[in-house]
Amino acid sequence: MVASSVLGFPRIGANREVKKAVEAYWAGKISVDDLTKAAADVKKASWTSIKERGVDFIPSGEFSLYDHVLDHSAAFNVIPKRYVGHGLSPIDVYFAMGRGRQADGVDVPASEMKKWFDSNYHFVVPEVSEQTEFKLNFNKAVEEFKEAKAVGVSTRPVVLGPVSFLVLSKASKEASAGFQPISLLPKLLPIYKTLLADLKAAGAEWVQIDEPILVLDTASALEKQYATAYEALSPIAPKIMLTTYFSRLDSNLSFIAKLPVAGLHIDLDRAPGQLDEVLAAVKPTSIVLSLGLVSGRNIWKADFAAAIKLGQKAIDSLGADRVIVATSSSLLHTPVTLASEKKLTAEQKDWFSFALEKSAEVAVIAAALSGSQDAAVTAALEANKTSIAKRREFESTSDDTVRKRVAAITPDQLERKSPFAVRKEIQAKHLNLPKFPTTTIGSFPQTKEIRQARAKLGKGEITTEEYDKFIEKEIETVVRFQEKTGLDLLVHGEPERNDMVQYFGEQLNGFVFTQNAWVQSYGSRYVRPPIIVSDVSRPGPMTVRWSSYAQSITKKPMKGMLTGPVTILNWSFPRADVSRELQSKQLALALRDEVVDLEKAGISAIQVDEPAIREGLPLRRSDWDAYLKWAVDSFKLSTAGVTDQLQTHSHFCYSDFDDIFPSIQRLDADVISIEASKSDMKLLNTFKQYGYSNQIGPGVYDIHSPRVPGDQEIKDRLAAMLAILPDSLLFVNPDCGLKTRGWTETEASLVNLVNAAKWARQTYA
Ligand code: MET
Ligand SMILES: [Zn+2]
Repeated sequence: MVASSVLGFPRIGANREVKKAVEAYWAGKISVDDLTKAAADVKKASWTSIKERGVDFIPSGEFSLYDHVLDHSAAFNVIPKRYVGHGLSPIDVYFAMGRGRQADGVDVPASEMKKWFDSNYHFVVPEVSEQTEFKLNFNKAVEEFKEAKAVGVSTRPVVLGPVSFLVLSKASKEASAGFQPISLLPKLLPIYKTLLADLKAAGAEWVQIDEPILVLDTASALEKQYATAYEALSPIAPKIMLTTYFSRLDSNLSFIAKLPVAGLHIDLDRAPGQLDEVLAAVKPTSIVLSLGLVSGRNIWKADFAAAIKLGQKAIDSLGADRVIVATSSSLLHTPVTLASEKKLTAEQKDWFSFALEKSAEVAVIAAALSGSQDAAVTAALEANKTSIAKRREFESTSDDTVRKRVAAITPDQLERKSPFAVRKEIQAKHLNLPKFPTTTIGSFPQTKEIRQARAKLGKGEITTEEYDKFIEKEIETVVRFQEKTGLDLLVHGEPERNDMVQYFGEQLNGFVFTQNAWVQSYGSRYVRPPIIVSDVSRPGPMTVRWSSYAQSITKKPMKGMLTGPVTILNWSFPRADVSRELQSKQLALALRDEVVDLEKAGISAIQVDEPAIREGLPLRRSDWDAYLKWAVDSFKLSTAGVTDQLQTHSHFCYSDFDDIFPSIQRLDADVISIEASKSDMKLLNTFKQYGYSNQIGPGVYDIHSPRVPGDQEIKDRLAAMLAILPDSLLFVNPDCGLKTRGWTETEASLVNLVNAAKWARQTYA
């Protein structure tokens, strides 16, 4: 018998119950007990519905009110000092670590968050040092195992493994120089021993231990640590399903296969090519192999025939009892259920599977592989065959014009007419900007009024004409404000955009949108990524009307504002039938036309934002070059269709450029703006070291907080920047868009920013 398994489930609840309860708790509207109850209801619903779909291994313990890594930190007593001693309850300490706390005289910032591997989920980074005293404050794995049992569901608890936990941690401020979190492994293992022994005593037969670090190149240096950890844990733990996801094991496989574990899970959605190697490595052992056949990262229906083929191969090698059919990763990265989508057409719905539908998929594939003759299974196999065939048929009606256009891309289309040095002169004359030009990253405060107007338009309470008038008035306010404040290169403020990706997706062919397909980004923040379903093209201009309106009411130059091809792709659910490269190039061509149209309409600077280019980096270094090649080419394709006098800008919300620097240089944007306010000035040395030669605006203040940067503070930053960067290259700007800010702090901050630029012009004349 082939068993089936789900590795983890979305936490939000089918109707966003958990998000609402968490936010209500923060607002002081409900008690801890109410919150616990809301969470318990959602967990119970998840467990029972996964069970009803016939899944054998059902996850528990991976649920979280904020973040599962934070749950481990709280449980292991990895609580930075700044959160202790304020008299907060444990749950409030927990939330303070996640999101900071500013109330009743307590003022502590949030812990650092980082992207969870190559996903758009963020985890809260644990902080450890030599002084860290691990202690098991509570055993969430046991508690939730019992909680599930009490509602009639027997689960396989999920725990983040000790090596991954430490590798994902950072050295706290108290740590001495050179301290490596992984050195704490001997101190941490006793905690895991207790945790796992308790789990076994509670009756858990298996435990899923996630060690996602095993798919990284860096894991090859951790062979010893892995051996130590699992030799210590396996004798006392339930049977261990060592779980990896998001990439392939590669050379790490040789030591992984020797670990004393009962099972190994591999991701065959991301890395189907590793199956043969893994089979060969585990065959001589008694390891049960869990095959991640149903994608935990995308929303397309699994192709049962293809999955069964891989499954059969594993069975032929290991026997059915040593094979499990599973989701490729936790389903945390997918929405809860298709049943909530009322606006998708029947045809579209037939293409997709969300978490609940995926749970049914693993069960059916496992049943089919077990040779089930059950009528329901046969029917499900037939239905899947039809759906997959229909989707293929739809794909074949792809847009020939777009495909041909991509195939005909020539290298010269990627290059500007003249090199930067020549363009810079021409642009200087044309734009006539002062030294140290001031500008912003695009968006201005998205006020309640703006959101209300959009909602009213959606409900038909106001007409398009009324809405458009409203947006024009907003733009005018933003333009007049910038003129009054003395900014040099203006923006229109992006009031018309609901979201920087959705706004473009809605105007392009090839996208569909959901009503309820929320995916966790961090804490209680969820996003609803658009889905790319077919070839992408642009039926008409998307932003020209707003940018040219903005330009028409001012003499100062107006910067056009677009989201880049790689960012649109990375923040959407991509198609699975064609490569990401093709999708990115199609998006690039659509944006190229927009850029050309903006120039024709009299816009003389255009910013194409690529904040997601870095997070799209593959997990394995050997895959980087191929990705960076098409990602950079896509950006260039979208921006290079203009004359020399058009100044192109690009924006990145991070500061980690060390390892992708040559690619940033190769973008050949005339100006880039980057996050630099939080990360001291170290990063600028990278730019100096590589000899970055185009213009650059390192953010002079952090827009993620309402705090107003002082005048002197900005001057000091500029001085520090000018100690490193040539003064002819420096732009002065905040470190990201202002859409999440209020007007009061925006106004005060930008006044100080303009003052500081004026000071710099005098000082560095
Ligand atoms: C996440 S990057 C945001 C860039 C965009 N132009 C804005 O200002 O909002
Ligand atoms: Zn940004």
